[in-house]
Amino acid sequence: MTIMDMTSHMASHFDDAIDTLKASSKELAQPLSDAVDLLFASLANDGKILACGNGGSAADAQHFIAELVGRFERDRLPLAGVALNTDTSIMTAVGNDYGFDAIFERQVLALGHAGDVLVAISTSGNSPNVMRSIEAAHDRDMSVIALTGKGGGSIAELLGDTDIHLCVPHDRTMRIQEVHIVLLHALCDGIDALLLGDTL
Ligand SMILES: O=C(CO)[C@@H](O)[C@H](O)[C@H](O)[C@H](O)COP(=O)(O)O
Ligand SMILES: [Zn+2]
Repeated sequence: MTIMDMTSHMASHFDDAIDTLKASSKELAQPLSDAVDLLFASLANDGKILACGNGGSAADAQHFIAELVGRFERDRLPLAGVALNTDTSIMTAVGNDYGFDAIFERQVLALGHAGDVLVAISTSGNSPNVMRSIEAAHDRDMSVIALTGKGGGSIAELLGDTDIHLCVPHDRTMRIQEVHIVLLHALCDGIDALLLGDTL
């Protein structure tokens, strides 16, 4: 590839990311608004938010929870949340004793109560440990907000009427992850708007 080819190749990433954000905005603004209401109702009723994912989505899950427990853009009370992909002792113990597919399920069963919300992140919708976390959340009478892409994969089949599916209309993991971080920041902003008012 020549330097000029590389430059236009790099530019195409911006174009594709912009197109994906625009398509996502059309499809996801309404379910995203519903997701803000679901999260706010849970937090306002002493519920908590659990979040999980693998790889880049693990980073997204802990980024999101850090903004709940810490803060987003404005000072406010700390909000209850736990990222299930951060405790290496739990993940290695459960992974070693029960298998990698159980690492999130076991924590949802340990921590989850009716009224809590699970934010489950998988770009393919097919990661077995994330799928099993959703089944565990349902066992605990929790609602699920699933962030996926690629049509939603097997996770789309697992979701019920009280769950919310935010499926990015793209097939490449990186593009889907880029929109996921916009979705998670928008959720933080929506929660803060309900708590503090919508003027910065
Ligand atoms: O960040 C990336 C790719 O951009 C990778 O680390 C990626 O998250 C990993 O391959 C994950 O295991 C993919 O899992 P999933 O999104 O399909 O559930
Ligand atoms: Zn990545």
